[in-house]
Amino acid sequence: MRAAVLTEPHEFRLEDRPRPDPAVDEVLVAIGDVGICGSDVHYYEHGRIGDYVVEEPLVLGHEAAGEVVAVGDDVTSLEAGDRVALEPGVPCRRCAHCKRGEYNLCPDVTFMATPPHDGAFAEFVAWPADFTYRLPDHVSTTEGALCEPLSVGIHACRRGEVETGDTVLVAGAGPIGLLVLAAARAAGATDVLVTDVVDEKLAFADERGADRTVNVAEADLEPVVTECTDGEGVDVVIEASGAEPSIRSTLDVVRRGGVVVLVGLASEATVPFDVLDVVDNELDVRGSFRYENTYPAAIDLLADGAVDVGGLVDFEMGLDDVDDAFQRAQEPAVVKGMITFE
Ligand SMILES: NC(=O)c1ccc[n+]([C@@H]2O[C@H](COP(=O)([O-])OP(=O)(O)OC[C@H]3O[C@@H](n4cnc5c(N)ncnc54)[C@H](O)[C@@H]3O)[C@@H](O)[C@H]2O)c1
Ligand SMILES: C[C@@H](O)[C@H](N)C(=O)O
Repeated sequence: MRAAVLTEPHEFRLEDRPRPDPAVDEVLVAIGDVGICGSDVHYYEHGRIGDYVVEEPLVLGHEAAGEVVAVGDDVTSLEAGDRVALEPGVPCRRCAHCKRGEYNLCPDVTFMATPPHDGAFAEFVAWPADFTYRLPDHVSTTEGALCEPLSVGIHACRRGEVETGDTVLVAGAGPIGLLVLAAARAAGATDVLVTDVVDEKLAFADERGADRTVNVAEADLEPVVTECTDGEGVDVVIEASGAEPSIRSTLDVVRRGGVVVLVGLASEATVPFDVLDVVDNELDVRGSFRYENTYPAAIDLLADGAVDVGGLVDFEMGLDDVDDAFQRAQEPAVVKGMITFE
């Protein structure tokens, strides 16, 4: 089978590799669509993300869906021909975090396309059946692949305890911010404000149901929030840009007693935070890391039409054009690129 392997920064090699055999509890999936995530681009550009360093050739891609072509002897939940989405992180199932159900915090997780674990820019992947989810007939494998970033959005909203009637500010209108917007709407948020520094991204957020968009490179956010919330501040801020000024501004726009959820990864490890603001206003500042138990919800939201990911994908390219696809994925106005397999 063919696989696109990152051998060093900016260098993909198309390799012919043996097709994997599914273990007894695994399914073999012929990959149909794989999204290009910002983290894939980061590995491509820099060969590392923090402590995760690409030391051996690595297959990227973790937003994957396709069709089951074979099942291991013990698998009863899926069969050949099922179209499926693959949850890319498989935890150890034994540690205290796994036992508590917070398996996204498992220190021994095998996460696709995170060194040293290969990802899904390959024709076939063998994957545990219980982290592989059947797609209803009317949900495409493109949508199945987008269950991954949608899961990040769902988890962030769960962390923020977004409720019916809430006013939510989503900072950053990249794929994650846009899918936080969708998940917040599905959770019942009635007013969603979205910020970015790129007008095209904000126009897209507008089309996708944002009540108000603010280009924070051109306008002050605080007066807009004051106007929209009668001076109270928003109930929940979900920071999905990772930009330091945006992270800092979260405390200025959340209401007293509100929640700030940090999803974006700041390039600087430390960002000054006003502790008095947090204490005096009794703010909950929470991290949100990947997701747990979100794939069934993501698939249901897509199947019911409660979340529409149509239009999120700017381009689709084949494995042969993986280099071009990674160049294009870095254009500021591009939201999502997809590698597709015939
Ligand atoms: N916590 C997690 O589990 C998790 C999972 C996936 C991604 N992430 C992180 O979430 C962030 C968003 O991911 P993405 O793929 O959408 O990234 P992206 O780079 O595509 O989108 C970020 C958006 O933020 C905008 N932006 C830049 N400066 C801004 C500012 N000051 N205010 C508001 N918006 C600003 C950019 O124009 C862009 O549209 C990244 O930091 C990524 O690393 C975290
Ligand atoms: C969660 C996933 O989308 C993210 N890019 C990660 O590798 O953690």
